[in-house]
Amino acid sequence: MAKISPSILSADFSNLKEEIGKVEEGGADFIHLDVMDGIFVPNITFGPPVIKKIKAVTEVPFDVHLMIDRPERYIEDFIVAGADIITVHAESTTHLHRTIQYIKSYDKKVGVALNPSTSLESIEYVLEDIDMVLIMTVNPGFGGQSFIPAMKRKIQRLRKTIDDNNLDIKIEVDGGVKLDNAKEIIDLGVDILVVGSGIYGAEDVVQRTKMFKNI
Ligand SMILES: O=C(CO)[C@H](O)[C@H](O)COP(=O)(O)O
Ligand SMILES: [Fe+2]
Repeated sequence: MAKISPSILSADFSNLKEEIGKVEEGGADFIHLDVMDGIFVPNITFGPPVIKKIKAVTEVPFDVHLMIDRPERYIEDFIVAGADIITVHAESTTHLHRTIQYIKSYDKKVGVALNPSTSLESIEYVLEDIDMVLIMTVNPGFGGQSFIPAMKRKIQRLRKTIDDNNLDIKIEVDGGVKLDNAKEIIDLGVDILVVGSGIYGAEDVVQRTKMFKNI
């Protein structure tokens, strides 16, 4: 069964404690935190101080998606704030291998994210070092966009590479995941679904989280 990582990007930022409580009640496996710096992506969200505050209101592990330029500058801050999994973009750091080892030196799980146009070959030589690959299925920066169909091929190819080489890597998919395409995406071999507007856009967020869990 796929795990669910609700993204608070589409939650009510004035009421994060209650918003996180709803997905926790619905059975969320992770809380997905979209950190944007206005440089790597054309939007700005929040950073370590906010993460530190909300860490205190939930037991659910934090899945931190860094959409920031040169993330190695802030890794320690995000770990101190409460990140359990840290995902950096392959496009955002010149020395990806070094950044991965740096995150691992803190004994944290590490993921690498790929923009839609970035090929899987760019992470070929770090696959044995990472815990997760995050396939962006929209261009990063905003919630509520549509799933890019060509990403299905990318997910399938990654699934095959992981299975053929007996790698211990989870596949996370992020962007445009809705109730009506979730099953098709899971069937491609995805382990973790990030869902933002598909959960927080619902009238009943608890119920909607449960519906995703039951797919
Ligand atoms: O990383 C992201 C955007 O850059 C978000 O996690 C993602 O877009 C989730 O939102 P939605 O489910 O509404 O597409
Ligand atoms: Fe994300």
